[in-house]
Amino acid sequence: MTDISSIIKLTAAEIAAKIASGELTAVQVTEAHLARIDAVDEKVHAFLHVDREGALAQARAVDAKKAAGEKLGPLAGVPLALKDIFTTKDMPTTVGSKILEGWVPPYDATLTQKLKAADVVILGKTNMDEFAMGSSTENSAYGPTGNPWDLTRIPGGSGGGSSAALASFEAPLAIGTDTGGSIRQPAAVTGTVGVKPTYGGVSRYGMVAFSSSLDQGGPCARTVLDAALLHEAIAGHDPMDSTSIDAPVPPVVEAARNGSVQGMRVGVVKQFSGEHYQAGVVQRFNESVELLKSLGATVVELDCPTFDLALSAYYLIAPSECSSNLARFDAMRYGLRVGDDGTKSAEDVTALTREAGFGDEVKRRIILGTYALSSGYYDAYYGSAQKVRTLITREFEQAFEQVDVIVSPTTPTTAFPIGERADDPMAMYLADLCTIPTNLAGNAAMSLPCGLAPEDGLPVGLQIIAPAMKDDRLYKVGAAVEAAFVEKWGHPLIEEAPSL
Ligand SMILES: NC(=O)C[C@H](N)C(=O)O
Repeated sequence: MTDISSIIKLTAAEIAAKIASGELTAVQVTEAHLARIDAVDEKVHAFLHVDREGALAQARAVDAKKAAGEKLGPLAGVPLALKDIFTTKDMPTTVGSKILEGWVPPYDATLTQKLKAADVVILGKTNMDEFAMGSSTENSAYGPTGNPWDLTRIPGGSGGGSSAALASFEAPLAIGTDTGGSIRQPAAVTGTVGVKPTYGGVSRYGMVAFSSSLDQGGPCARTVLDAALLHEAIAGHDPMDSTSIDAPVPPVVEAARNGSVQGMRVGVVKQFSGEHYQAGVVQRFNESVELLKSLGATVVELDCPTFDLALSAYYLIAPSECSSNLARFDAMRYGLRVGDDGTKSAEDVTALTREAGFGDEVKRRIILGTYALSSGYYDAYYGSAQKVRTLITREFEQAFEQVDVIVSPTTPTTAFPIGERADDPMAMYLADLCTIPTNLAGNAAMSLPCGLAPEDGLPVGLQIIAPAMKDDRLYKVGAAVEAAFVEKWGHPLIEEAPSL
């Protein structure tokens, strides 16, 4: 099997096994994916930067290890698409923003270092909403990404480049970050798998900060097992990140290999339904709940009234933290510098640079956050939002006394057309209605495909939520659901994706 079309369809686990057995070389696998990128990425625009030479060098190193008889790791030689929010010392890191155009960081993020140590082949950096603010990837300063299922539609956001790279078979693995849903919502609308690990489970060192108490990097893949393998490779305590959890990584790979919901209590939250939900999404979700019952789970109805306030709380907390974090882009240290002609003050240069370098959504959030934190408003806005956050966390704790996991649709609708919500921030924010509560509480959550919506034939995501540091439950349930769907459909959902 050396033809491109067969190689790009392999899962990460299959690729690693074939490289380890000598059936394929890492260079063959890398070349096949680079050829696929050459063939389709002009249309998809998943990548902002492709590191052809770096990827091939890494692949050659894996092949040399194999030739020398060294033991290869579980993802050695597997190509990966890295969200352009993680620092890479040998590639630019733009975060989808003009303000960092051309910036090559002086260091690798911990996650980047871990990928390299695992001999993963980093193909390049993927497109994203500027500073991870958005749900469609339209807020990228470098133009939108298309959804491989229908290029006129959004691939989700902010990590739309990563999800599109998976769905277009440009990479079998990708990395995302999830502040309010940026891993899970793109996974849902592209028919792929995305996991937001427990907050603190994957290091944030070298991950450009948006909202530090919410941001969490995590794995994206086309199968539950592949996501678990990647999860294990990137997770773990990091002394460079003060919020990193100093505890063993939950046994995610073992769970993914032993999928089961037998005897499990699964919660369905009343608040994850209502007027904003598309009929076909609700239908596929209800079928998934029936499937869980047929596989041996008990379904428990839950009432979590403060979840209705999650979106409002998020849009105070995240912009507040963003207004503080993005203050570092002052034209003095790195990145863009506008108007420095020797006649202007440092303040003017900073103002001109931020005016030119940030897009509308980023400016909107900086203004919102600065207002919410300002004297006289702090208690009314930021303070109240933090109280709501505590209540949501408590409601989750109470819910997890009754159930092992919670399920919901990942996002209320399927992929919407590019441009449809671009001028309506509130409509855009609704895409994260079901994902945000988890970020506020710091729990772990997964999105995996549960079918196509009958009205438009586009993928629907099932969200599974587990308590903090019980990430393995996501994989146990996810693997069982995935196996049942494959049996029902006769193949993984991604095979329904129209070829580009
Ligand atoms: N960053 C995220 O998780 C995305 C979320 N839609 C936001 O715009 O904040």
